[in-house]
Amino acid sequence: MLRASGLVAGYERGKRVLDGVNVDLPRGGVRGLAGPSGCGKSTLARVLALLQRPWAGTVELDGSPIRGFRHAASRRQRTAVGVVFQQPRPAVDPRMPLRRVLEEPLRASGERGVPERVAELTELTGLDGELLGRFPHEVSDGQLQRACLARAIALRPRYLICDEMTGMLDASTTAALVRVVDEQVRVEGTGVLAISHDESLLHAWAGDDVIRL
Ligand SMILES: Nc1ncnc2c1ncn2[C@@H]1O[C@H](COP(=O)(O)OP(=O)(O)OP(=O)(O)O)[C@@H](O)[C@H]1O
Repeated sequence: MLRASGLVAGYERGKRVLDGVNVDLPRGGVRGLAGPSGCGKSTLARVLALLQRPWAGTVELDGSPIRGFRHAASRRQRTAVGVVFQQPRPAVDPRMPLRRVLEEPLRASGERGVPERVAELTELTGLDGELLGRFPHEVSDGQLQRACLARAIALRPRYLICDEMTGMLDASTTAALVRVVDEQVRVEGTGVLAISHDESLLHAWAGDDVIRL
């Protein structure tokens, strides 16, 4: 379980974006998180992905409290939670060809069989292998988002936060990426938090398991 309790977070002193938020994310399923624009969904995503330190409250990963966020989190804890954001372009280094985008987490964690895993991820996410040599500006948003999803699942995270992951994509790419994530739930037992302001998408994806912020 990835569990946040009593989260308080924000950016400017005295302005709370999250004010006492509680979220539980079990393994092996998709839970939806809905809420209007600006209510703090992305802020919550960043805290749960250990990328932002909350002002107060706790995050627990499989029963262990998180003590450090960002670089202060242990590699084991950081790699346990994957995240995909709405916009793929700011999420990648423009100087890296897609192959390196996929390789980076694998190399940083000292994984063996990197080329084989990259080939597997390419296949899994429906990313055309010929695109691996291209730079981000040479591919479409949908193709780049496939690469970002491949990178996010490269280390088989126990939890995956999809923050408006398909917000910029057409219906067929949306359906394809949702299928990839569902497959992770089935095969790896991943616990997924699907965040969107689009309640019908969440309902189609997570059924009645949708919480509201
Ligand atoms: N880096 C930042 N610095 C200052 N304020 C920020 C920053 N990021 C977000 N905010 C503010 O925090 C509030 C919540 O933003 P957040 O992006 O978490 O909401 P959201 O629910 O994800 O919105 P959306 O659905 O529009 O993406 C907003 O008022 C926003 O302006």
